[in-house]
Amino acid sequence: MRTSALPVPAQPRLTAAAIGRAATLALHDELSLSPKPGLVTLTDRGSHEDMDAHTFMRSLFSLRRYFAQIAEAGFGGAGFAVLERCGIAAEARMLAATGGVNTHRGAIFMLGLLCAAAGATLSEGGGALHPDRLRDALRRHWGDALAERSRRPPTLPGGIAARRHGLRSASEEAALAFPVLFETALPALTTGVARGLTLREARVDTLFRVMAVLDDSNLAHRGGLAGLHHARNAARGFLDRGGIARPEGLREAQAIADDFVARRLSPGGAADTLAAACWIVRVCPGA
Ligand SMILES: CC(C)(COP(=O)(O)OP(=O)(O)OC[C@H]1O[C@@H](n2cnc3c(N)ncnc32)[C@H](O[C@H]2O[C@H](COP(=O)(O)OP(=O)(O)OP(=O)(O)O)[C@@H](O)[C@H]2O)[C@@H]1O)[C@@H](O)C(=O)NCCC(=O)NCCS
Ligand SMILES: Nc1ncnc2[nH]cnc12
Repeated sequence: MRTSALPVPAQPRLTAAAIGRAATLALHDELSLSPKPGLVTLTDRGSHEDMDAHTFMRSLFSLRRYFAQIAEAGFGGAGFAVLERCGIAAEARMLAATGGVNTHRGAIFMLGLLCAAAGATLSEGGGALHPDRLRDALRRHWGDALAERSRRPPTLPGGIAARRHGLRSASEEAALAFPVLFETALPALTTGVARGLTLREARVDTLFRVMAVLDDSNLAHRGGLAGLHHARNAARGFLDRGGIARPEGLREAQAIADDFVARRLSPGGAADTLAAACWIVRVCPGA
């Protein structure tokens, strides 16, 4: 599917290509952030033996057209089946680029849906993108299909772990129009910057705020409920003590990262949710 400039009267700049570019940049915002407990950064493979920054960059490159394509599909009023085929094809390209390692499966799903919602919103006119309009578009266009999708028996490690432990999986989170993204991550990021944190500080605090509340199926897959609760408690304690913006903040965040590596914990779902919040800030002027 060729991406082209969308006829967007209200925001001439915002095209499917621009929406897609913002998604790629947001995934790099997440990858390049440090410290990030258990997660891969540009200099640290975290709790992962099978992937590092190069793996993620190869994965990012393999997705360079996907996000614009799915935004175009959303603009064209595509049904969920079309989006799903687009996502599954992207997953195959990701796995080919990473040698079979799952780097961005969750991001392909979550950011893919958000880019499709952005395309659908722009097709309806009405001026600049806004987080509320994105969430509304997700519900109106694909809410029923996502609810049905979330009831399918899980086949992936995360979804299986989520089902086993009674957690809200990624597809269940999507069926609810990403409550943790819109109600926790995005407000944390925007208020962090508004109160004078640097972008890095605001992103680190946002990651911890998401870790404190998200049913991250990667944590449950790797460490069971005990692992998920340990990660949540560590995040809550860090934030209760003032988060990153204090003299010992960076050192404490690094100590938590070392603890997660020792326990092989990796909050991949929180990483994707952070990336999605970075993407919303990039495409929604008034976010
Ligand atoms: C719809 C799918 C996401 C699968 O459905 P399911 O509900 O089973 O999803 P989960 O398994 O729960 O989560 C899938 C990935 O989503 C991220 N994630 C986890 N929890 C959440 C959450 N609560 N909210 C949002 N997102 C969440 C997470 O992805 C990231 O972590 C992965 C890397 O970590 P790692 O520990 O290495 O993972 P593994 O390799 O599995 O472990 P090891 O082998 O290393 O030990 C990486 O994927 C990150 O992105 C979850 O992994 C979806 O898969 C699907 O069906 N896709 C096809 C359709 C599609 O894409 N459509 C697009 C538009 S509709
Ligand atoms: N930086 C990262 N490290 C590990 N898993 C991830 N999933 C998404 N981003 C990730």
